[in-house]
Amino acid sequence: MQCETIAVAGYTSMRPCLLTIVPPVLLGMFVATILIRKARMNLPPSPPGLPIIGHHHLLGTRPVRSLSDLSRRYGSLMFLRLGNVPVLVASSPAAARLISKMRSHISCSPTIPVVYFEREELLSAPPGLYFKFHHRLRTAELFSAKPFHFFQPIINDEIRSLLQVVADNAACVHIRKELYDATFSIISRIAISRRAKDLRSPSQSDHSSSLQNLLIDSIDLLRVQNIGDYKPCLAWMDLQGARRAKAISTKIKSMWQQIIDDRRRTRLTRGSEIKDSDFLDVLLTASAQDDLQLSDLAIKAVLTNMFDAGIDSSTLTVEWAIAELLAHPRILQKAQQELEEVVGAIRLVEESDIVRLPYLRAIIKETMRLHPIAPLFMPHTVSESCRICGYNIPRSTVACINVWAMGRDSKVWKDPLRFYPERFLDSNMEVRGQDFELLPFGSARQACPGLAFGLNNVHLMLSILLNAFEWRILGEIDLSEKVGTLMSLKSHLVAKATLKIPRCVIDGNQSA
Ligand code: HEM
Repeated sequence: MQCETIAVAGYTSMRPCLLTIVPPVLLGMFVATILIRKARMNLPPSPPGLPIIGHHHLLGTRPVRSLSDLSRRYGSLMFLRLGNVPVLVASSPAAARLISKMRSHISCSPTIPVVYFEREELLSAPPGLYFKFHHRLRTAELFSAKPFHFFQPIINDEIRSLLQVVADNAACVHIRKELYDATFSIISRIAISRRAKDLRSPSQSDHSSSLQNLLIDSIDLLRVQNIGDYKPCLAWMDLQGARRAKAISTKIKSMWQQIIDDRRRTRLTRGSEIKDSDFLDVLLTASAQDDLQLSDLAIKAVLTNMFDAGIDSSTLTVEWAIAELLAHPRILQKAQQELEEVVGAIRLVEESDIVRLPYLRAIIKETMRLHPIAPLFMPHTVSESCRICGYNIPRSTVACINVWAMGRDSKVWKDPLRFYPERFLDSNMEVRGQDFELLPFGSARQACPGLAFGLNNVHLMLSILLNAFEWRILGEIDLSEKVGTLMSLKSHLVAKATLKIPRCVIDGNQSA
């Protein structure tokens, strides 16, 4: 009994001692194991993470800004773990160059698939062919910069309609909505030779009456960041709406199939001397070429991608530019003065005028520097392990380039937060992917295939709107950002427009 008591007493006196020693020892062993593993793995620098969630908690509600702050402490090439997913973030021109080089040399696939297409459906071709296809797109007659006049009548026509809508609703213009409708129409006519209003007209068959709505829904889904991508264990919660995306995907695929089948029939009747007249024609010609062998599924994915990637990007860029101009009346006035001198009030701006509008081009560059619509680009997953700058990059790492941070880096830009287009007037810096300080379209082989078209569009839309109207903000100007996969103004811009050229000019009836 006594013995028992001593034993119990002994145990009791040992317990606090063990309780204080064991957890720190275990924690120390855990940290040491991680550090040793990390040292062996030789990964780029990274902040301390937590078990299971990794660095997810460090991202907060504004991930792009948090990544930018972290990179100031841990370097411009930084390694993170978001849940199970290894992520490499570049935040300086030099680091961006390294990642671009890596993306060009080893196969990478977009991390965010066109939401409703499985990744393997995106292009059912091996990565080499994916690059080949992109190269073909960029050099295709329809997409290269040179024969751009091919599309110009369509673009002019739709921009004229945009001006008429603005003039008719001048007291209160919902800028994003009007730009969005115009861009949708342009892309839809270029892609499949149909107007947006034909895609939703009740007189059309059911499939075309809702294709526009489905594409709009699909773009909405792209705007949301999907937590399931980074924490697969939470994917079941379906926070992004993957189930809804799947349903939309099925409908979109069947609608595209009808459009593709119709076109194949028309092409047969057109005979062997077919000249590609729109983007679908380019894709169908490519699908018939032995070296590409695009499946129908790939054609559908590429068409959807074109709508998703092309519409928001141009719309949001022009909306940002107008918002900055309304916040900076001196710059707005200077841009309008340039337009008055080069174009005047008796005609609309034409594509050929853009080269003579250096200040307007500087405004677009400055907008893209401060407000890149894809602030982390399209993250790509590295398919094999590799080395960058002496660091090991494991297979399946998601590689991102934080262009938002690069545009605001005081080591790169003087007074980086100031909207100051003049900084580009005496500079040769371009946005086409050669200058890594300014990369709104990406670079190298994975850069935006719609670059020439998108750039032309944003220049033309902005210049025509500035030359045709005086603009005044309704309410307070709010330049806060809303970040998803794309970065937009948090509040849609609403402004009052006053026509400053004769109405007959925008109606296309100068003699009236
Ligand atoms: C101001 C306009 C635009 C901007 C700023 C822009 C920017 C971008 C960026 C940053 C990327 C990702 C590049 C990367 O990850 O390296 C991208 C991809 C893409 N863009 Fe654009 N873009 C614009 C207009 C357009 C237009 C008008 C189209 C088509 C009509 C288009 C089609 C695409 C496509 C299909 C991709 C995906 C490429 C892929 O799958 O890897 N873009 N764009």
